[in-house]
Amino acid sequence: LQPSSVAAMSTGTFVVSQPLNYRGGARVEPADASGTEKAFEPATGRVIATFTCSGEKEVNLAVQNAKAAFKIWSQKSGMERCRILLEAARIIREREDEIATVECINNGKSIFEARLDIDTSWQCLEYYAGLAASMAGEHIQLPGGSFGYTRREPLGVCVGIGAWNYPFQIASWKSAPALACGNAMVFKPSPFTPVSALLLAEIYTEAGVPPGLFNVVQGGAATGQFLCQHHDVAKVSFTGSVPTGMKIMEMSAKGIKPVTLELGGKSPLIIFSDCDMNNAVKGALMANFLTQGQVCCNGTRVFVQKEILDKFTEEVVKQTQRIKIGDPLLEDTRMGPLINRPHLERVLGFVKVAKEQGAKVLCGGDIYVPEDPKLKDGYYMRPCVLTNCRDDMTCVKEEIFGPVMSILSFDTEAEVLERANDTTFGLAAGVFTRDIQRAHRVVAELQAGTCFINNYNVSPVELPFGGYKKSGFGRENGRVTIEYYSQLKTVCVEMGDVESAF
Ligand SMILES: NC(=O)c1ccc[n+]([C@@H]2O[C@H](COP(=O)([O-])OP(=O)(O)OC[C@H]3O[C@@H](n4cnc5c(N)ncnc54)[C@H](O)[C@@H]3O)[C@@H](O)[C@H]2O)c1
Ligand SMILES: NCCCC=O
Repeated sequence: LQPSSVAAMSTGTFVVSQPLNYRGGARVEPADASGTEKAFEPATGRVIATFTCSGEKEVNLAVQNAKAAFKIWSQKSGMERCRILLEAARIIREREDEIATVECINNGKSIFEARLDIDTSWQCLEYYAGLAASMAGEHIQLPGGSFGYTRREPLGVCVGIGAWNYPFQIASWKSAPALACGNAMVFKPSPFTPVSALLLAEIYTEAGVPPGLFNVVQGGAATGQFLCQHHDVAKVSFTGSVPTGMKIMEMSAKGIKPVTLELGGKSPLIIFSDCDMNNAVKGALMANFLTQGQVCCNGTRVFVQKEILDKFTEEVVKQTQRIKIGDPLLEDTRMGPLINRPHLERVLGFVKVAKEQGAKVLCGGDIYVPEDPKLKDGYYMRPCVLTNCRDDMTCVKEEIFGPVMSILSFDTEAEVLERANDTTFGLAAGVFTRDIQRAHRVVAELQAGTCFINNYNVSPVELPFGGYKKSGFGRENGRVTIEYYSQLKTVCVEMGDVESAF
């Protein structure tokens, strides 16, 4: 990996030869192995890295390094931590194109979108740098001049485990609040996207964090388990699927470790007939097709009020068919390949089942082969719009995690609310209407951790993000996340004599 030359790279050329573990402030080969993995360039199907998964010994070393760095970092003042995080944010901003290029190559999302992800990454570091300096406890007056106070203290070594859809953003959204609170972190990216977390690790080091404060271990479930079960790990923050989230919670429960779970979803997007049609159509595309539809909070159940169903559907299909699919590194591409071949086949399988269950495919839902011969082995599909959908269909009930929008019609507000909430997930929801009272009334009833009014899938880092129900708990971003990476100590101070009961 040659950072300076990455920005000038084209699809089909990038390979990683440097180690993909990071420990003690440097890239290292893992001390032991728990198997090997290959990372791909989804645009071409090429292998870009073959790497060793970290075994128990390597995980121990990473945690030990983090523990040592924690001793130094946790003693720094908020202002000192703030300065270093601001410097890291500045470097990310300066190297945005290079980081976005790596993200685009390893994940497949368009370069246009990858840059937006990197923006929300440095913004997150800036945001928590600002909060680091103002973290404080309370002073509480007690009778007789006695008093108490609270201290907000870090937890220790935190583990971050990430999904493959937002590799750099997830690593940033977990590490920024963790570090701001004075913790150290060991981060494990998804084995599908092992590359960009290393850039973040190098940037933290360059910005001045103590060596070992942010470490990266590589691997899948086995490596993740070593991390979650480690007795020196104080907290686990996980982003991924519901089934894995359940396992993470079980493992953490055995060590009474607090967990943050950012899990999957099947979110509703409700379009009322009084909406601004242009915005609603744009909102539906934003809710379904970013990152090839591989977005946890996507509003894939699009409920449209009957009066505007035909007009809305026609416009959504027209605009979906115009999405430029192809080489994700080209500036005008808006949809790249899916993450890998098995996932592409899984998504196509959902479309097949939808048809068998009576849905009508209005566009897409099939493999796309770009004209450029170097892309012929990539994992492309055309974005799909389904209609004639019913609430009991598989495509409406399950998280597809691909570019497949299901359109459903509804009559009344009460009816749509009941149907929108009829899911075990609760990550996000959206509503488009010009009636502002209805908008607030509806979001108050929606069982979802993040609700959008007249927009969808925007991610300001000032706002907390996270789920209800099986979509998880805990939050990322916003002021509240400080509470998930710190603990409160109460100090009770006696100013008089002890009144003993004995
Ligand atoms: N709510 C959010 O913020 C959010 C964001 C992105 C993705 N997601 C969800 O993530 C899912 C897609 O990501 P994925 O396929 O990478 O999820 P996944 O659950 O398969 O894997 C996520 C991570 O967990 C690790 N892992 C797997 N088994 C483990 C185990 N037993 N112990 C410890 N770690 C283990 C994986 O290696 C990976 O790093 C979707 O469901 C999506 O909705 C949620
Ligand atoms: N852009 C934030 C949402 C990540 C979910 O997959």
